[in-house]
This record gives sequence, structure tokens and C-alpha cells, in this order.
Amino acid sequence: MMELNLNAKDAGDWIYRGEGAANIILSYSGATSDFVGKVLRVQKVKRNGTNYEEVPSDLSVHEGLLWNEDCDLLSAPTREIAEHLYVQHVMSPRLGSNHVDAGVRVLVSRDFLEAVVKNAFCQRPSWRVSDADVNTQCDYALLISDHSVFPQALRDEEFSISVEIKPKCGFLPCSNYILEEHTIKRCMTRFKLHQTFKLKHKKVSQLSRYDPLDMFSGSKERILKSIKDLFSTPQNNFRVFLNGSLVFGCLGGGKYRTNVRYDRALEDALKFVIQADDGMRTTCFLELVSEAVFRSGLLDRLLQVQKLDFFDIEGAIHAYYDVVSQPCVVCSELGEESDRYTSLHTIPLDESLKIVKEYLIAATAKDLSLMISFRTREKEDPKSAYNVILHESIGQSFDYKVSFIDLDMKPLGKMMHYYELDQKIVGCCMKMMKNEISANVEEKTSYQDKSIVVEDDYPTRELAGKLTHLYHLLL
Ligand SMILES: O=P(O)(O)O[C@@H]1[C@@H](OP(=O)(O)O)[C@H](OP(=O)(O)O)[C@H](O)[C@H](OP(=O)(O)O)[C@H]1OP(=O)(O)O
Ligand SMILES: Nc1ncnc2c1ncn2[C@@H]1O[C@H](COP(=O)(O)OP(=O)(O)OP(=O)(O)O)[C@@H](O)[C@H]1O
Ligand SMILES: [Zn+2]
Repeated sequence: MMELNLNAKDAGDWIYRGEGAANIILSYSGATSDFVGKVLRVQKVKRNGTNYEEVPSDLSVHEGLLWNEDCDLLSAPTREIAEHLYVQHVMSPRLGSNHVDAGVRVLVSRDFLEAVVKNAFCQRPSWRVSDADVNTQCDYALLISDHSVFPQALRDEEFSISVEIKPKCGFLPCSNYILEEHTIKRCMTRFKLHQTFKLKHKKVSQLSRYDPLDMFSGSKERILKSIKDLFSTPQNNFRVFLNGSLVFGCLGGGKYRTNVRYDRALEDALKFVIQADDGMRTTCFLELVSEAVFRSGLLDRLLQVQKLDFFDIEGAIHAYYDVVSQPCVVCSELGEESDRYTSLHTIPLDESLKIVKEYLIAATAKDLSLMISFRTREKEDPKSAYNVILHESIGQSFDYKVSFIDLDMKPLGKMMHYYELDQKIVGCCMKMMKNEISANVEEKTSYQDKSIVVEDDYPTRELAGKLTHLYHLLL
């Protein structure tokens, strides 16, 4: 296939779709067949004051050691190519190649990138703009299927609706390397603990109702509950697109402020897809989404990949120091308590490599998103090449397709960040637990720290109840 390339004159056809911490996504509005139905994933570079952070151009020596066994990532001439190979050879086989489009590399000129940054500026959340910009030094971007629209239309006037879910980590860790004073990690999901931390630091305006344990439970009822909870507090975990346009949630990882119980725009958008009475369409749609999650069985598969994090960061960090052949900073800080990690420091190097590698693969699996797209089926439609769901109460059938997005390799150099963030989150929750207790949990719905505004007291009480119970266990 001839190499595709994009220049300044093409920029007008590429429209801002959204972004995460590391990439900006543009959707195509032109007519060139190579690009129709695709999005372009363009790398960002973090700002550091007025400068930009350096983007490593290739894998570090230790990363080479780590990944070389799975596939020949070391032979990749650039980090970008190695990351592309990682999606193809490490993540795709584990998640199912039918559900992953690793994309193709497209040559992009600097003029093209500068023009798309300019065009996208007004739509980007301001906190994302100050955090990072498009990396205009990059020669390539990835062309990937647009999962917010159904792959092939059956009819010209057909509508497709799709949902994006970032399910986060779906299990409670049980590693023996977790310190006793961090036992809370065994009782509450990392997502919930992180929510408390984010609320305290005003990264979110209210706690999410969503509990990943419901989503990954394998139970129809609990999956439906989790979808309803995502709908009521979507944050960056839930979005809905109609024919590729966002109709619910925030572009670019925004901080949705309201506690949503009903959303007129979504209810209106759904009239093109769901044949139910006004006021009932959103409910039917959430049922449809949860049925697709349940039937696909893909969350079980994802959970197995997440569980490659067997040792937790409190164990894996020690293996990391052996991989990079440096004295273990964590052990030196722990003093006498470091004895329990001696055994980890005496295992052969290939075992340390395996621990760290699997920790990083699990980290990708805990951060990815699922996109599920639906299109309506009529009785006379030919046999479907996709999975079909009949929504019984409205008597409508839908084709659906599930894809995973954002399967990026996590850099080895992030291990210490993971350890420190974990400590901060646990430390913050333990502190709040003590505050809660002294403020008498039964009566209060707000924290002692008056800077925290809790709009919805349900998750707070639940959190406080669990923390209190745990505190008594620890006493
Ligand atoms: O650490 P976490 O759980 O907050 O995950 C980060 C995400 O935060 P969130 O899902 O909002 O809590 C974070 O998402 P946001 O920027 O908050 O939208 C990124 O996905 C980040 O990954 P990377 O730096 O782009 O490789 C994610 O970092 P990794 O931990 O996956 O490396
Ligand atoms: N293939 C795709 N089809 C449709 N929309 C997509 C696709 N890939 C990404 N998007 C949209 O763009 C957003 C950002 O993409 P992505 O998650 O890949 O960015 P990121 O910077 O890697 O994220 P993170 O913050 O998790 O690292 C997604 O949340 C999704 O809404
Ligand atoms: Zn150590």
C-alpha cells in the first residue's frame, strides 16, 4: 500500500473529536476513501512551564530488555514504531484481535499539525491546553477506524449510536506485599480510593457513583447498575456519540459537574435510534448497553489481563529497581520493614523482568476504554455479520460491535510515579478516615475539611462506612 501523507491543505478536513492525556483525536469530514470512517490519533507533548518536555525518541535499554522477548520491539527504529508493535503483538492477542485496530501510520507534515492545533484550539478544554500540546515534531500519526460509527451502513439514512466506557481496574488486589497499614486497598477499589483523592484535590466536583466491581461482576443486574451509575456521574468514564458526534459526556476528559439523572439532549438524540416513548429512550438505551457488555464477555477477558498485576505496585516496585540495576529507594526508605521484600530482591533477573512487564501490561489494561457501536436492524435485513441483540421491551434488534481503544505502552520510567501516587492516594484516604471518625460518621455528610463540597452524600456515606469499619478492624 502506498504510504499515506497529510499536508497543510488537508487540515480543514480533520475535526477535533477529543483527547486524553497523551493524544488528540481528529475525525475525518472529507471524501477521500482512504480516510472515510477513520480517525487520526496525534501524539501530544507535555508543557513544562513555557517549554515542552522532551519526548524520548526510542526505547530505553531496560525497556528493550523488558519487551524484546514478546516481539522484536528492540529492532523498531523509533519509540513510536515500538509502541505500534506493542499494540499489535502484546495487547491485541490478549484482548482479541477482532476488537483491536492498531491502525496504520500516516506521514504528517509539520504544517498539517500546526494547522490542526490551531483549528482545534477553541474546542479543547483549557486545562488540557495548558497541560500539553500537539507534538509538531512528530512525523507520523495513526489512522484508526472510527469506532464511534458502525463499520458499514446498511441503509443511507442509517443512524449509529455508540458508547465509550473507561472501566478502570475491576478487581481488589490481594498481594502479600501490600503493607498492613494499606489494607484499605484490599477492601475498596483503586477507582473509589482515587475518587476520594481527586475530590480532595478538586480534580472532580463530586464522587463518582460508579463501582468497577459492578461492571466486572459478570452479573446482568450489577452491570446495568454500573451503566446507570456511569450515566449519573460520567466524569471521563462514559460518553455517547450519535453518528460520531458527542451527545452525552465531555470531550477531552472533562469534569462533568452535574449529577445527571435525566439528560434532554441524549433523550432527543436517541429518538433516531430507539423506538420508545419520550422519557423512556435513555432507560432503554442504558439497558441495551449493559446487555451488550454482558453478552460480549469482553470484560472477563479484560479482567484477566488486568490481573497480570499480581504483586501490586508495592511488590512490583522492588522488581523494578532490580530491572534497572539500581539500589531500591523504597527499601531504603522502609528501613526495618524492608525485610519482607528481601525475597523479591533475590529472584533471578528474568523473574523481575516478568513481574515488571506484566505490571505494565496490566496498567495498559486498567487505562483503556471500550467503544460499543450499535445500528438498528429491520426484519428484512440480511443475516448479520455482527452480534445481534433483541431489546425485548421495545421489540427492536440491534447489531453491535465492541472495540478497545487506547492500548498504549506505559513507560518503564513511570514505575516510581505509580508507587508514589499509590502512597498518596492511600495516605489521603487514611487521613480522611480519621477525620470522618472524629466528625461522627452517623450524622455528617460533609467532611471536616470544609473545602470539600460533596453534592451527593450517598457515595460519601458509603465510603465513610467502609473506612470506619476498616478502622475498627485495624485498631
Ligand atoms: O493513574 P490513573 O489511574 O489516574 O490513570 C491515568 C488517567 O487518569 P484517570 O483515568 O482520569 O484516573 C489519565 O486520564 P486523564 O488524563 O485523567 O483523562 C491518563 O489516561 C493516564 O495515562 P497516560 O498518562 O495518558 O498514559 C492514566 O495513567 P496510567 O496510570 O494509566 O499510566
Ligand atoms: N478509534 C477511535 N474511534 C473513535 N473515537 C476515538 C478513537 N480513539 C479515540 N477516540 C476518542 O478520543 C478520545 C481520546 O483518545 P485516547 O483515549 O486514545 O487518548 P489518550 O490521550 O491516549 O488517552 P489517555 O488519557 O487515557 O492516555 C477517546 O476518549 C475517544 O473519545
Ligand atoms: Zn526494595
